[in-house]
Amino acid sequence: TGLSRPQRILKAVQKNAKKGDPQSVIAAIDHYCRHKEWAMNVGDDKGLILDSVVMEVNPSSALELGTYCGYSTVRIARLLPAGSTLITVEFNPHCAVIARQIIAYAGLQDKVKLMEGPSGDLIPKIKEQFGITSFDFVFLDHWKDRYVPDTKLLEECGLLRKGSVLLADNVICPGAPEYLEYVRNNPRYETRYFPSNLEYTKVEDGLEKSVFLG
Ligand SMILES: Nc1ncnc2c1ncn2CCCCCNC(=O)c1cc(-c2ccc(F)cc2)cc(O)c1O
Ligand SMILES: [Mg+2]
Repeated sequence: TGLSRPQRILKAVQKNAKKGDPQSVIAAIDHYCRHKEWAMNVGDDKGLILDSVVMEVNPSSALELGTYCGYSTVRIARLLPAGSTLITVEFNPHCAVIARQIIAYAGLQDKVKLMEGPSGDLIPKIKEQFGITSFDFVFLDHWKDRYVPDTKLLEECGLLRKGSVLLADNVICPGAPEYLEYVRNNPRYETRYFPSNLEYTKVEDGLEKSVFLG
């Protein structure tokens, strides 16, 4: 039945991007997904907000929940200072295979560690496996009904510290109402909504940035 959508995205990168050039990988995916076929990357509009928050935090340790094809993984990793690590967690093995190739094509494999499996199982293993004490930055982009349980899990595992920044995709579309309720009514978070649009469309969506106060 031919190639999968992630495989078609990888092909577009291999055809149109320059090896070792993350910006050209980002541009190739955005062009393909805007003009050929939609895909659930954070995209170029919300991507600019993601970039600005990553640059503001300048994280030494970062976590991404929901890798998909690695588009936001490349966006984040390309901005990380030398010696920093981005851990990205992907549930779907086929997506993980494609994401590894796209991350490597961008030349960012030394900054990125991809873990395969459900976030709820893997988060408790991160400290021991990678010797990470806490995350400076977390990008939530996986199952929207996992945003709250995984945020609570990060708190319980001691993976958040005073000042850790959480940035959540899709809080409007498809929507993460319980998550918005959780961070907006929780004295332990300072939270702010960044309006934008659903990737490659005119549909309203946005990112919620929440600072953990410890
Ligand atoms: N480590 C882990 N643990 C648990 N689940 C895990 C996981 N790793 C992956 N997953 C499983 C996530 C599957 C993808 C999540 N993202 C989404 O579902 C998503 C959907 C849309 C969308 C919007 C409008 C539409 F009409 C249709 C779709 C847009 C987005 O930007 C999205 O991020
Ligand atoms: Mg998303």
